[in-house]
Amino acid sequence: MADGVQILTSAQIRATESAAMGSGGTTGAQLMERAGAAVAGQIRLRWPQPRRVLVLCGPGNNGGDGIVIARRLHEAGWPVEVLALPEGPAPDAALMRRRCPVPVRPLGEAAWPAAPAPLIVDALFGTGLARGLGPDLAALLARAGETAAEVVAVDGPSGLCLDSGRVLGSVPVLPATLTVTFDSLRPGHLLDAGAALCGRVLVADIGISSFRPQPAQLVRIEDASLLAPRLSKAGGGHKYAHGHLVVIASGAGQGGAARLAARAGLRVGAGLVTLGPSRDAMAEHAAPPDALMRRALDSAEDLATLLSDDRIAALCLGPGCGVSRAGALLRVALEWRRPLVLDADALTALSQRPELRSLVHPGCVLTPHGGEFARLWPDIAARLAAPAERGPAFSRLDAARAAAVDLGCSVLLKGPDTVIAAPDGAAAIHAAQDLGWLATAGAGDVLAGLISGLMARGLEPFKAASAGVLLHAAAARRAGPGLIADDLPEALPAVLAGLGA
Ligand SMILES: NC(=O)C1=CN([C@@H]2O[C@H](COP(=O)(O)OP(=O)(O)OC[C@H]3O[C@@H](n4cnc5c(N)ncnc54)[C@H](OP(=O)(O)O)[C@@H]3O)[C@@H](O)[C@H]2O)[C@@H](O)CC1
Ligand SMILES: Nc1ncnc2c1ncn2[C@@H]1O[C@H](COP(=O)(O)OP(=O)(O)O)[C@@H](O)[C@H]1O
Ligand SMILES: [K+]
Repeated sequence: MADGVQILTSAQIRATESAAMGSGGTTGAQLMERAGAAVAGQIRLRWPQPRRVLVLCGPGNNGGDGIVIARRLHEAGWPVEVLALPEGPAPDAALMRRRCPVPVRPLGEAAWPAAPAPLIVDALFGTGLARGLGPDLAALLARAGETAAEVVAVDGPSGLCLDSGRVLGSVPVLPATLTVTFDSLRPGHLLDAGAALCGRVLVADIGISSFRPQPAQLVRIEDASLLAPRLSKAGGGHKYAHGHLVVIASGAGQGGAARLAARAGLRVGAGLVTLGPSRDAMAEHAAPPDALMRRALDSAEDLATLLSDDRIAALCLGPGCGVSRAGALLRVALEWRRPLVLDADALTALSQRPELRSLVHPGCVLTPHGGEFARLWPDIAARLAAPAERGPAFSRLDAARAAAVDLGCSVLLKGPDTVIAAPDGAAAIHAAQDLGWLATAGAGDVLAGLISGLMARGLEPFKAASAGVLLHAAAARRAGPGLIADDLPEALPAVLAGLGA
Protein backbone atom coordinates (compact mmCIF):
# COMPACT_ATOMS: atom_id res chain seq x y z
CA MET A 1 0.00 0.00 0.00
CA ALA A 2 1.19 3.51 -0.79
CA ASP A 3 1.61 6.02 2.00
CA GLY A 4 -1.25 8.43 1.97
CA VAL A 5 -4.59 9.48 3.31
CA GLN A 6 -7.32 6.86 3.18
CA ILE A 7 -10.14 7.47 0.68
CA LEU A 8 -13.48 5.68 1.16
CA THR A 9 -16.10 4.99 -1.49
CA SER A 10 -19.77 5.73 -0.78
CA ALA A 11 -20.40 2.07 0.06
CA GLN A 12 -17.40 2.02 2.40
CA ILE A 13 -18.41 5.18 4.27
CA ARG A 14 -21.91 3.76 4.69
CA ALA A 15 -20.41 0.55 6.10
CA THR A 16 -18.14 2.59 8.39
CA GLU A 17 -21.11 4.58 9.64
CA SER A 18 -23.11 1.37 10.21
CA ALA A 19 -20.23 -0.22 12.09
CA ALA A 20 -19.93 2.87 14.31
CA MET A 21 -23.64 2.77 15.06
CA GLY A 22 -23.60 -1.01 15.47
CA SER A 23 -20.94 -0.67 18.15
CA GLY A 24 -23.53 1.06 20.31
CA GLY A 25 -21.24 4.04 20.84
CA THR A 26 -23.21 6.46 18.69
CA THR A 27 -26.50 6.92 16.85
CA GLY A 28 -27.32 8.10 13.36
CA ALA A 29 -28.85 11.28 14.75
CA GLN A 30 -25.67 12.03 16.70
CA LEU A 31 -23.58 11.55 13.55
CA MET A 32 -25.92 13.83 11.64
CA GLU A 33 -25.66 16.44 14.38
CA ARG A 34 -21.84 16.26 14.26
CA ALA A 35 -21.83 16.45 10.48
CA GLY A 36 -24.19 19.45 10.35
CA ALA A 37 -22.37 21.19 13.20
CA ALA A 38 -19.05 20.74 11.39
CA VAL A 39 -20.38 22.33 8.20
CA ALA A 40 -22.03 25.21 10.09
CA GLY A 41 -18.75 25.74 11.95
CA GLN A 42 -16.77 25.90 8.71
CA ILE A 43 -19.27 28.36 7.24
CA ARG A 44 -18.91 30.64 10.26
CA LEU A 45 -15.12 30.39 10.09
CA ARG A 46 -15.07 31.34 6.44
CA TRP A 47 -17.76 34.04 6.63
CA PRO A 48 -17.53 35.45 10.17
CA GLN A 49 -20.32 38.02 9.58
CA PRO A 50 -23.87 36.57 9.43
CA ARG A 51 -25.41 36.79 5.95
CA ARG A 52 -28.61 35.56 4.36
CA VAL A 53 -28.32 31.88 3.63
CA LEU A 54 -30.54 29.59 1.58
CA VAL A 55 -30.34 25.92 2.60
CA LEU A 56 -31.53 23.43 -0.03
CA CYS A 57 -32.37 20.04 1.47
CA GLY A 58 -32.92 16.69 -0.22
CA PRO A 59 -35.08 13.75 0.86
CA GLY A 60 -32.36 11.73 2.62
CA ASN A 61 -29.61 12.13 5.18
CA ASN A 62 -27.76 14.73 3.11
CA GLY A 63 -30.90 16.83 3.51
CA GLY A 64 -30.89 15.98 7.23
CA ASP A 65 -27.40 17.44 7.50
CA GLY A 66 -28.75 20.56 5.78
CA ILE A 67 -31.49 20.93 8.39
CA VAL A 68 -28.91 20.74 11.20
CA ILE A 69 -26.82 23.38 9.42
CA ALA A 70 -29.90 25.62 9.13
CA ARG A 71 -30.69 25.23 12.84
CA ARG A 72 -27.11 25.88 13.90
CA LEU A 73 -26.79 29.01 11.77
CA HIS A 74 -30.21 30.25 12.91
CA GLU A 75 -29.14 29.80 16.56
CA ALA A 76 -26.05 31.85 15.77
CA GLY A 77 -28.22 34.71 14.54
CA TRP A 78 -28.00 34.11 10.80
CA PRO A 79 -31.04 34.83 8.59
CA VAL A 80 -31.83 31.35 7.23
CA GLU A 81 -34.35 30.10 4.65
CA VAL A 82 -34.87 26.37 4.14
CA LEU A 83 -36.32 24.84 0.98
CA ALA A 84 -36.66 21.06 0.96
CA LEU A 85 -37.75 18.22 -1.29
CA PRO A 86 -40.42 15.90 0.17
CA GLU A 87 -39.04 13.64 2.91
CA GLY A 88 -37.81 10.17 1.99
CA PRO A 89 -37.57 7.19 4.33
CA ALA A 90 -34.67 8.55 6.41
CA PRO A 91 -35.69 8.60 10.11
CA ASP A 92 -32.80 10.75 11.35
CA ALA A 93 -33.51 13.39 8.70
CA ALA A 94 -37.21 13.32 9.63
CA LEU A 95 -36.29 13.83 13.28
CA MET A 96 -34.15 16.85 12.34
CA ARG A 97 -37.02 18.36 10.34
CA ARG A 98 -39.32 18.07 13.38
CA ARG A 99 -36.72 19.83 15.54
CA CYS A 100 -36.07 22.61 13.03
CA PRO A 101 -36.92 26.09 14.37
CA VAL A 102 -36.88 27.56 10.85
CA PRO A 103 -39.89 26.94 8.56
CA VAL A 104 -39.13 24.19 6.06
CA ARG A 105 -40.87 25.13 2.80
CA PRO A 106 -41.24 22.88 -0.25
CA LEU A 107 -38.49 23.37 -2.78
CA GLY A 108 -39.90 24.51 -6.11
CA GLU A 109 -40.46 27.40 -8.44
CA ALA A 110 -43.11 29.02 -6.21
CA ALA A 111 -40.91 29.21 -3.10
CA TRP A 112 -37.74 30.36 -4.85
CA PRO A 113 -36.62 33.67 -3.27
CA ALA A 114 -37.04 36.74 -5.48
CA ALA A 115 -33.77 38.26 -4.26
CA PRO A 116 -30.90 35.76 -4.38
CA ALA A 117 -29.19 34.83 -1.09
CA PRO A 118 -25.44 35.46 -1.15
CA LEU A 119 -24.78 32.02 0.34
CA ILE A 120 -26.40 28.73 -0.69
CA VAL A 121 -25.97 25.45 1.18
CA ASP A 122 -26.39 22.51 -1.19
CA ALA A 123 -27.66 19.61 0.95
CA LEU A 124 -29.78 17.94 -1.73
CA PHE A 125 -27.90 14.70 -2.40
CA GLY A 126 -24.64 13.22 -1.18
CA THR A 127 -23.45 9.64 -1.25
CA GLY A 128 -27.01 8.45 -1.94
CA LEU A 129 -27.21 10.10 -5.38
CA ALA A 130 -28.56 7.39 -7.64
CA ARG A 131 -29.14 9.18 -10.95
CA GLY A 132 -28.91 12.61 -12.56
CA LEU A 133 -30.94 15.54 -11.26
CA GLY A 134 -34.43 15.89 -12.69
CA PRO A 135 -35.07 18.77 -15.11
CA ASP A 136 -37.01 20.94 -12.62
CA LEU A 137 -34.32 20.76 -9.99
CA ALA A 138 -31.58 21.24 -12.57
CA ALA A 139 -33.34 24.39 -13.82
CA LEU A 140 -33.56 25.82 -10.29
CA LEU A 141 -29.90 25.08 -9.62
CA ALA A 142 -28.90 26.59 -12.95
CA ARG A 143 -30.73 29.75 -11.90
CA ALA A 144 -28.95 29.69 -8.54
CA GLY A 145 -25.66 29.38 -10.39
CA GLU A 146 -26.36 32.60 -12.27
CA THR A 147 -26.65 34.65 -9.09
CA ALA A 148 -22.94 34.46 -8.28
CA ALA A 149 -23.79 33.25 -4.79
CA GLU A 150 -21.14 31.36 -2.89
CA VAL A 151 -22.06 27.69 -2.54
CA VAL A 152 -21.20 25.30 0.26
CA ALA A 153 -21.73 21.69 -0.76
CA VAL A 154 -22.53 19.17 1.94
CA ASP A 155 -20.45 16.07 1.13
CA GLY A 156 -20.31 17.17 -2.51
CA PRO A 157 -22.18 19.17 -5.15
CA SER A 158 -25.54 17.49 -5.78
CA GLY A 159 -25.54 15.65 -9.09
CA LEU A 160 -21.87 14.75 -8.82
CA CYS A 161 -21.22 11.03 -8.35
CA LEU A 162 -18.90 10.93 -5.36
CA ASP A 163 -17.42 7.59 -6.42
CA SER A 164 -16.32 8.67 -9.89
CA GLY A 165 -16.17 12.46 -10.00
CA ARG A 166 -18.56 12.34 -12.95
CA VAL A 167 -21.79 14.28 -13.26
CA LEU A 168 -24.75 11.91 -13.59
CA GLY A 169 -27.15 12.51 -16.47
CA SER A 170 -26.61 15.38 -18.84
CA VAL A 171 -27.55 18.11 -16.36
CA PRO A 172 -25.29 20.82 -15.00
CA VAL A 173 -24.61 20.86 -11.26
CA LEU A 174 -23.99 23.84 -9.02
CA PRO A 175 -20.22 24.25 -8.56
CA ALA A 176 -19.21 24.73 -4.93
CA THR A 177 -16.89 27.27 -3.39
CA LEU A 178 -16.37 24.94 -0.45
CA THR A 179 -17.21 21.29 0.09
CA VAL A 180 -17.30 19.83 3.57
CA THR A 181 -17.23 16.05 3.64
CA PHE A 182 -17.23 13.63 6.53
CA ASP A 183 -14.54 11.38 7.99
CA SER A 184 -12.58 10.94 4.74
CA LEU A 185 -12.45 11.90 1.08
CA ARG A 186 -14.46 10.09 -1.60
CA PRO A 187 -12.81 9.35 -4.97
CA GLY A 188 -15.15 11.82 -6.65
CA HIS A 189 -13.67 14.76 -4.76
CA LEU A 190 -10.41 14.23 -6.67
CA LEU A 191 -11.31 12.59 -9.95
CA ASP A 192 -12.48 13.93 -13.28
CA ALA A 193 -14.92 16.87 -13.09
CA GLY A 194 -15.19 16.45 -9.31
CA ALA A 195 -12.03 18.33 -8.43
CA ALA A 196 -13.18 21.55 -10.07
CA LEU A 197 -16.82 21.24 -9.00
CA CYS A 198 -16.05 20.68 -5.31
CA GLY A 199 -13.94 23.83 -4.86
CA ARG A 200 -11.95 23.68 -1.66
CA VAL A 201 -12.58 20.37 0.12
CA LEU A 202 -12.45 20.06 3.90
CA VAL A 203 -12.80 16.78 5.76
CA ALA A 204 -14.65 16.94 9.09
CA ASP A 205 -13.85 14.34 11.73
CA ILE A 206 -17.15 12.92 12.99
CA GLY A 207 -15.63 10.30 15.28
CA ILE A 208 -16.00 7.16 13.17
CA SER A 209 -12.49 6.75 11.75
CA SER A 210 -11.70 3.72 13.94
CA PHE A 211 -14.48 1.82 12.13
CA ARG A 212 -13.01 2.25 8.62
CA PRO A 213 -12.21 -0.89 6.62
CA GLN A 214 -8.61 -2.02 7.00
CA PRO A 215 -6.18 -2.21 5.33
CA ALA A 216 -6.81 0.88 3.19
CA GLN A 217 -7.36 -0.10 -0.45
CA LEU A 218 -7.31 3.44 -1.80
CA VAL A 219 -5.29 6.44 -0.71
CA ARG A 220 -4.61 9.99 -1.75
CA ILE A 221 -0.90 10.57 -2.12
CA GLU A 222 -0.04 14.11 -1.20
CA ASP A 223 2.66 14.25 1.44
CA ALA A 224 6.10 13.91 -0.11
CA SER A 225 7.81 14.08 3.29
CA LEU A 226 6.81 10.45 3.85
CA LEU A 227 9.28 9.58 1.10
CA ALA A 228 12.38 11.02 2.72
CA PRO A 229 13.55 7.88 4.56
CA ARG A 230 13.32 5.80 1.38
CA LEU A 231 15.10 8.36 -0.78
CA SER A 232 17.93 9.17 1.59
CA LYS A 233 21.37 7.84 0.71
CA ALA A 234 22.50 8.11 4.32
CA GLY A 235 24.15 4.90 5.45
CA GLY A 236 26.45 4.76 2.48
CA GLY A 237 26.61 2.01 -0.08
CA HIS A 238 28.43 1.77 -3.40
CA LYS A 239 26.81 3.22 -6.53
CA TYR A 240 25.68 -0.28 -7.49
CA ALA A 241 23.86 -0.49 -4.17
CA HIS A 242 21.59 2.28 -5.48
CA GLY A 243 20.79 0.48 -8.69
CA HIS A 244 21.79 0.54 -12.33
CA LEU A 245 19.05 1.81 -14.64
CA VAL A 246 19.00 1.28 -18.41
CA VAL A 247 16.94 3.68 -20.51
CA ILE A 248 16.44 2.64 -24.13
CA ALA A 249 16.88 5.60 -26.49
CA SER A 250 15.88 6.23 -30.07
CA GLY A 251 17.37 5.50 -33.43
CA ALA A 252 18.92 8.39 -35.42
CA GLY A 253 16.95 11.62 -35.75
CA GLN A 254 14.12 10.73 -33.34
CA GLY A 255 14.78 13.20 -30.56
CA GLY A 256 15.92 13.25 -26.98
CA ALA A 257 12.94 12.17 -24.88
CA ALA A 258 14.89 9.20 -23.52
CA ARG A 259 17.61 11.59 -22.32
CA LEU A 260 14.98 13.41 -20.25
CA ALA A 261 14.01 10.10 -18.67
CA ALA A 262 17.63 9.15 -18.08
CA ARG A 263 18.42 12.51 -16.52
CA ALA A 264 15.45 12.09 -14.16
CA GLY A 265 16.66 8.61 -13.26
CA LEU A 266 20.06 10.01 -12.33
CA ARG A 267 18.59 12.88 -10.35
CA VAL A 268 16.30 10.62 -8.34
CA GLY A 269 19.32 8.70 -7.20
CA ALA A 270 19.83 5.62 -9.34
CA GLY A 271 23.52 4.77 -8.84
CA LEU A 272 24.23 4.48 -12.58
CA VAL A 273 22.17 5.18 -15.67
CA THR A 274 22.99 3.79 -19.08
CA LEU A 275 21.33 5.24 -22.16
CA GLY A 276 20.89 2.79 -25.03
CA PRO A 277 20.44 4.36 -28.47
CA SER A 278 20.99 2.57 -31.75
CA ARG A 279 24.60 2.68 -32.98
CA ASP A 280 23.86 5.32 -35.64
CA ALA A 281 22.32 7.60 -32.98
CA MET A 282 25.21 7.40 -30.51
CA ALA A 283 26.63 10.77 -31.60
CA GLU A 284 23.37 12.67 -31.15
CA HIS A 285 22.91 11.12 -27.72
CA ALA A 286 26.40 12.18 -26.64
CA ALA A 287 25.07 15.46 -25.22
CA PRO A 288 25.33 16.10 -21.46
CA PRO A 289 24.91 15.05 -18.75
CA ASP A 290 28.32 13.42 -18.86
CA ALA A 291 27.30 11.28 -15.91
CA LEU A 292 25.20 9.22 -18.30
CA MET A 293 26.81 6.12 -19.71
CA ARG A 294 26.03 5.10 -23.29
CA ARG A 295 25.79 1.72 -24.90
CA ALA A 296 24.78 1.05 -28.49
CA LEU A 297 21.79 -1.25 -28.76
CA ASP A 298 20.79 -2.17 -32.29
CA SER A 299 18.89 -5.37 -31.76
CA ALA A 300 16.99 -7.52 -29.32
CA GLU A 301 20.16 -9.64 -29.04
CA ASP A 302 22.18 -6.57 -27.99
CA LEU A 303 19.61 -5.81 -25.30
CA ALA A 304 19.56 -9.41 -24.07
CA THR A 305 23.36 -9.33 -23.77
CA LEU A 306 23.25 -6.09 -21.79
CA LEU A 307 20.52 -7.37 -19.48
CA SER A 308 22.51 -10.52 -18.70
CA ASP A 309 24.56 -8.26 -16.38
CA ASP A 310 22.98 -9.02 -12.98
CA ARG A 311 23.83 -5.58 -11.67
CA ILE A 312 21.23 -3.96 -13.92
CA ALA A 313 18.28 -3.27 -11.68
CA ALA A 314 15.62 -1.66 -13.86
CA LEU A 315 14.78 -0.88 -17.47
CA CYS A 316 12.79 1.97 -19.00
CA LEU A 317 11.43 1.39 -22.49
CA GLY A 318 9.36 3.77 -24.56
CA PRO A 319 10.18 7.48 -24.23
CA GLY A 320 11.33 8.78 -27.62
CA CYS A 321 12.09 5.24 -28.73
CA GLY A 322 9.98 4.95 -31.84
CA VAL A 323 7.17 2.41 -32.05
CA SER A 324 8.94 -0.07 -34.32
CA ARG A 325 12.16 -0.01 -32.27
CA ALA A 326 10.14 -0.41 -29.05
CA GLY A 327 8.26 -3.30 -30.63
CA ALA A 328 11.50 -5.00 -31.64
CA LEU A 329 12.91 -4.81 -28.10
CA LEU A 330 9.69 -5.45 -26.17
CA ARG A 331 9.83 -9.24 -25.93
CA VAL A 332 13.37 -9.26 -24.52
CA ALA A 333 12.46 -6.51 -22.06
CA LEU A 334 9.45 -8.47 -20.80
CA GLU A 335 11.20 -11.85 -20.76
CA TRP A 336 13.90 -10.34 -18.54
CA ARG A 337 11.20 -10.40 -15.81
CA ARG A 338 12.83 -7.68 -13.71
CA PRO A 339 11.64 -4.13 -12.86
CA LEU A 340 10.42 -2.50 -16.08
CA VAL A 341 8.65 0.73 -16.98
CA LEU A 342 6.76 0.75 -20.26
CA ASP A 343 5.81 4.21 -21.45
CA ALA A 344 4.92 6.09 -24.63
CA ASP A 345 6.00 4.18 -27.77
CA ALA A 346 6.39 0.92 -25.85
CA LEU A 347 2.70 1.12 -24.89
CA THR A 348 1.69 1.67 -28.49
CA ALA A 349 3.94 -1.21 -29.53
CA LEU A 350 2.35 -3.47 -26.91
CA SER A 351 -1.12 -2.56 -28.17
CA GLN A 352 0.01 -3.76 -31.62
CA ARG A 353 1.52 -7.02 -30.29
CA PRO A 354 -1.28 -8.80 -28.39
CA GLU A 355 0.80 -11.99 -28.26
CA LEU A 356 3.17 -10.21 -25.81
CA ARG A 357 0.47 -9.23 -23.32
CA SER A 358 0.78 -12.49 -21.40
CA LEU A 359 4.47 -11.67 -20.76
CA VAL A 360 3.62 -8.56 -18.74
CA HIS A 361 4.40 -9.32 -15.09
CA PRO A 362 3.99 -7.79 -11.59
CA GLY A 363 7.40 -6.11 -11.83
CA CYS A 364 6.10 -3.84 -14.62
CA VAL A 365 4.68 -0.33 -14.38
CA LEU A 366 2.75 0.88 -17.43
CA THR A 367 2.30 4.65 -17.61
CA PRO A 368 -0.32 5.46 -20.27
CA HIS A 369 -1.99 8.80 -20.86
CA GLY A 370 -5.63 8.60 -21.97
CA GLY A 371 -4.82 7.98 -25.65
CA GLU A 372 -2.32 5.21 -24.95
CA PHE A 373 -4.75 3.69 -22.45
CA ALA A 374 -7.49 3.57 -25.10
CA ARG A 375 -5.16 1.82 -27.55
CA LEU A 376 -4.23 -0.81 -24.96
CA TRP A 377 -7.68 -1.27 -23.42
CA PRO A 378 -10.32 -0.11 -25.94
CA ASP A 379 -13.15 -1.89 -24.12
CA ILE A 380 -12.34 -0.32 -20.77
CA ALA A 381 -11.89 3.09 -22.39
CA ALA A 382 -15.29 2.72 -24.06
CA ARG A 383 -16.93 2.13 -20.66
CA LEU A 384 -15.28 5.30 -19.41
CA ALA A 385 -16.40 7.28 -22.44
CA ALA A 386 -20.03 6.11 -22.16
CA PRO A 387 -22.44 8.62 -20.54
CA ALA A 388 -22.67 8.32 -16.75
CA GLU A 389 -26.35 7.76 -16.03
CA ARG A 390 -26.43 5.92 -12.71
CA GLY A 391 -24.26 5.95 -9.61
CA PRO A 392 -21.72 4.70 -8.89
CA ALA A 393 -20.53 5.57 -12.39
CA PHE A 394 -17.53 3.86 -14.00
CA SER A 395 -14.50 5.97 -13.10
CA ARG A 396 -10.89 6.53 -14.07
CA LEU A 397 -10.08 4.61 -10.89
CA ASP A 398 -12.21 1.65 -12.02
CA ALA A 399 -10.52 1.84 -15.42
CA ALA A 400 -6.98 1.78 -14.01
CA ARG A 401 -7.89 -1.06 -11.64
CA ALA A 402 -9.44 -3.12 -14.43
CA ALA A 403 -6.34 -2.57 -16.58
CA ALA A 404 -4.00 -3.56 -13.73
CA VAL A 405 -5.92 -6.78 -13.19
CA ASP A 406 -6.05 -7.47 -16.93
CA LEU A 407 -2.27 -7.40 -17.38
CA GLY A 408 -1.23 -8.28 -13.82
CA CYS A 409 0.97 -5.19 -13.38
CA SER A 410 0.82 -1.70 -11.94
CA VAL A 411 -0.93 0.82 -14.19
CA LEU A 412 -0.54 4.57 -13.87
CA LEU A 413 -3.21 6.47 -15.79
CA LYS A 414 -1.87 10.00 -16.31
CA GLY A 415 -3.79 13.24 -16.19
CA PRO A 416 -4.47 16.15 -13.86
CA ASP A 417 -5.96 13.39 -11.71
CA THR A 418 -3.41 10.60 -11.91
CA VAL A 419 -4.56 7.16 -10.80
CA ILE A 420 -2.19 4.33 -9.91
CA ALA A 421 -3.51 0.80 -9.54
CA ALA A 422 -1.77 -2.41 -8.52
CA PRO A 423 -3.00 -5.83 -9.61
CA ASP A 424 -3.89 -6.74 -6.00
CA GLY A 425 -6.53 -3.97 -5.88
CA ALA A 426 -4.43 -1.34 -4.07
CA ALA A 427 -4.80 2.08 -5.67
CA ALA A 428 -3.79 5.70 -5.19
CA ILE A 429 -4.99 9.02 -6.56
CA HIS A 430 -2.84 12.10 -6.98
CA ALA A 431 -4.75 15.28 -7.70
CA ALA A 432 -2.71 17.99 -9.44
CA GLN A 433 -5.36 20.10 -11.10
CA ASP A 434 -3.30 23.14 -10.11
CA LEU A 435 -0.37 21.98 -12.23
CA GLY A 436 -1.52 22.81 -15.74
CA TRP A 437 2.06 23.71 -16.63
CA LEU A 438 2.79 19.98 -16.64
CA ALA A 439 0.87 19.76 -19.91
CA THR A 440 4.13 20.20 -21.79
CA ALA A 441 6.05 17.94 -24.15
CA GLY A 442 8.37 15.59 -22.31
CA ALA A 443 6.79 15.82 -18.85
CA GLY A 444 5.69 12.21 -19.16
CA ASP A 445 9.19 11.11 -20.18
CA VAL A 446 10.56 12.63 -16.99
CA LEU A 447 7.93 10.77 -14.99
CA ALA A 448 8.93 7.45 -16.59
CA GLY A 449 12.56 8.19 -15.69
CA LEU A 450 11.67 8.99 -12.10
CA ILE A 451 9.68 5.81 -11.64
CA SER A 452 12.27 3.56 -13.27
CA GLY A 453 15.03 5.29 -11.28
CA LEU A 454 13.15 4.59 -8.06
CA MET A 455 12.60 0.98 -9.14
CA ALA A 456 16.35 0.69 -9.78
CA ARG A 457 16.80 1.86 -6.20
CA GLY A 458 14.64 -1.03 -5.03
CA LEU A 459 11.20 0.47 -4.53
CA GLU A 460 8.50 -1.99 -5.49
CA PRO A 461 6.52 -1.01 -8.60
CA PHE A 462 3.38 0.47 -7.03
CA LYS A 463 5.37 2.44 -4.45
CA ALA A 464 7.82 3.65 -7.08
CA ALA A 465 4.95 4.83 -9.25
CA SER A 466 3.33 6.65 -6.33
CA ALA A 467 6.60 8.24 -5.22
CA GLY A 468 7.48 9.18 -8.79
CA VAL A 469 4.20 11.02 -9.26
CA LEU A 470 4.72 12.93 -6.00
CA LEU A 471 8.26 13.97 -6.86
CA HIS A 472 7.20 14.92 -10.40
CA ALA A 473 4.50 17.23 -9.03
CA ALA A 474 6.82 18.64 -6.37
CA ALA A 475 9.41 19.39 -9.05
CA ALA A 476 6.75 21.08 -11.19
CA ARG A 477 5.68 23.25 -8.25
CA ARG A 478 9.29 24.16 -7.63
CA ALA A 479 9.92 25.02 -11.30
CA GLY A 480 6.69 27.03 -11.47
CA PRO A 481 4.89 28.68 -14.38
CA GLY A 482 6.83 28.63 -17.61
CA LEU A 483 8.35 25.26 -16.83
CA ILE A 484 9.50 22.97 -19.60
CA ALA A 485 10.21 19.29 -19.09
CA ASP A 486 13.98 19.90 -18.95
CA ASP A 487 13.41 21.93 -15.77
CA LEU A 488 11.86 19.05 -13.86
CA PRO A 489 14.96 16.91 -13.24
CA GLU A 490 16.88 20.09 -12.43
CA ALA A 491 14.33 21.03 -9.78
CA LEU A 492 14.76 17.70 -8.01
CA PRO A 493 17.83 18.51 -5.89
CA ALA A 494 15.93 21.34 -4.19
CA VAL A 495 12.86 19.13 -3.78
CA LEU A 496 14.91 16.32 -2.27
CA ALA A 497 16.79 18.69 0.00
CA GLY A 498 13.48 20.16 1.14
CA LEU A 499 12.32 16.67 2.05
CA GLY A 500 15.48 16.01 4.03
CA ALA A 501 16.38 13.09 1.74
N1 LIG B 1 -22.02 8.12 5.99
C1 LIG B 1 -21.81 8.88 7.06
O1 LIG B 1 -20.93 8.62 7.85
C2 LIG B 1 -22.67 10.00 7.32
C3 LIG B 1 -23.54 10.47 6.33
N2 LIG B 1 -24.24 11.57 6.49
C4 LIG B 1 -24.95 12.16 5.37
O2 LIG B 1 -25.78 11.22 4.76
C5 LIG B 1 -25.66 11.35 3.35
C6 LIG B 1 -26.11 10.12 2.67
O3 LIG B 1 -27.47 9.99 2.98
P1 LIG B 1 -28.42 9.02 2.18
O4 LIG B 1 -27.83 7.68 2.11
O5 LIG B 1 -29.74 9.14 2.83
O6 LIG B 1 -28.40 9.62 0.72
P2 LIG B 1 -28.68 11.10 0.13
O7 LIG B 1 -27.45 11.53 -0.55
O8 LIG B 1 -29.30 11.97 1.13
O9 LIG B 1 -29.76 10.81 -1.03
C7 LIG B 1 -30.66 9.73 -0.95
C8 LIG B 1 -32.07 10.14 -1.27
O10 LIG B 1 -32.08 10.84 -2.49
C9 LIG B 1 -32.92 10.17 -3.43
N3 LIG B 1 -32.29 10.37 -4.73
C10 LIG B 1 -31.07 9.94 -5.15
N4 LIG B 1 -30.78 10.45 -6.33
C11 LIG B 1 -31.81 11.25 -6.69
C12 LIG B 1 -32.09 12.06 -7.81
N5 LIG B 1 -31.23 12.18 -8.83
N6 LIG B 1 -33.24 12.76 -7.83
C13 LIG B 1 -34.13 12.65 -6.83
N7 LIG B 1 -33.92 11.87 -5.73
C14 LIG B 1 -32.79 11.19 -5.67
C15 LIG B 1 -33.01 8.77 -2.95
O11 LIG B 1 -34.21 8.23 -3.36
P3 LIG B 1 -34.32 6.97 -4.35
O12 LIG B 1 -33.04 6.82 -5.13
O13 LIG B 1 -34.57 5.82 -3.46
O14 LIG B 1 -35.46 7.32 -5.23
C16 LIG B 1 -32.96 8.97 -1.44
O15 LIG B 1 -34.24 9.34 -0.96
C17 LIG B 1 -24.23 11.71 3.15
O16 LIG B 1 -23.98 12.29 1.88
C18 LIG B 1 -24.01 12.67 4.31
O17 LIG B 1 -24.40 13.98 3.90
C19 LIG B 1 -24.21 12.30 7.75
O18 LIG B 1 -25.52 12.65 8.10
C20 LIG B 1 -23.70 11.52 8.93
C21 LIG B 1 -22.60 10.64 8.67
N1 LIG C 1 -3.34 19.75 -16.99
C1 LIG C 1 -2.51 19.02 -16.25
N2 LIG C 1 -2.45 19.20 -14.91
C2 LIG C 1 -1.61 18.48 -14.17
N3 LIG C 1 -0.79 17.52 -14.66
C3 LIG C 1 -0.82 17.27 -15.96
C4 LIG C 1 -1.67 18.01 -16.83
N4 LIG C 1 -1.48 17.55 -18.08
C5 LIG C 1 -0.53 16.60 -18.00
N5 LIG C 1 -0.13 16.42 -16.74
C6 LIG C 1 0.89 15.49 -16.27
O1 LIG C 1 2.06 15.69 -17.08
C7 LIG C 1 2.55 14.45 -17.58
C8 LIG C 1 2.35 14.42 -19.09
O2 LIG C 1 2.67 13.17 -19.59
P1 LIG C 1 2.41 12.76 -21.11
O3 LIG C 1 0.97 12.97 -21.44
O4 LIG C 1 2.98 11.41 -21.31
O5 LIG C 1 3.23 13.85 -21.91
P2 LIG C 1 4.49 13.68 -22.88
O6 LIG C 1 4.24 12.51 -23.73
O7 LIG C 1 4.52 14.94 -23.66
O8 LIG C 1 5.69 13.52 -22.02
C9 LIG C 1 1.80 13.39 -16.80
O9 LIG C 1 2.50 13.10 -15.61
C10 LIG C 1 0.47 14.05 -16.49
O10 LIG C 1 -0.13 13.50 -15.32
K1 LIG D 1 -24.84 17.88 -1.48
